[in-house]
Amino acid sequence: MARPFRDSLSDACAGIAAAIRSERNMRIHLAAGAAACALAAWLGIGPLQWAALTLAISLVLAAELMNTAVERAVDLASGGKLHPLAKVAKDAAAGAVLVCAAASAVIGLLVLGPPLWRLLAV
Ligand SMILES: Nc1ncnc2c1ncn2[C@@H]1O[C@H](COP(=O)(O)OP(=O)(O)OP(=O)(O)O)[C@@H](O)[C@H]1O
Repeated sequence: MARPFRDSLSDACAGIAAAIRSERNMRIHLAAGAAACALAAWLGIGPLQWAALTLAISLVLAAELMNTAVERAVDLASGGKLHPLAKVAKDAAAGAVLVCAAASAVIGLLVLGPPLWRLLAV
């Protein structure tokens, strides 16, 4: 029988909380996202720009959560022993975070750069 939706939601929130507690990079991404949101609110960007920013921030956080999941699963499967396949899996997961973070940085620059420039140029 399917579990109640609120149990699934609670487990998902517990997974996010555990990743925030254990992963320094997750906390860095969260802080960067919060800073971008504060700057966006100060600049008064429009709804479409907010949509792009929200997607960009969510993409990085979701990638970091998947990276954490891969790390834990690989650690479990490898039993703490070094293995070339464990390295490939972890490096690929870390690479996915890097790709998302780079794309998000570009989106952040495109969304926040022009209004910030206009404000500072006045
Ligand atoms: N079992 C293993 N076998 C081989 N290489 C490994 C193994 N575990 C980790 N590594 C290597 O060490 C790197 C760091 O792995 P670790 O599990 O410490 O992640 P982390 O320091 O939390 O990394 P991230 O900064 O991506 O969150 C991996 O990307 C991989 O290159």
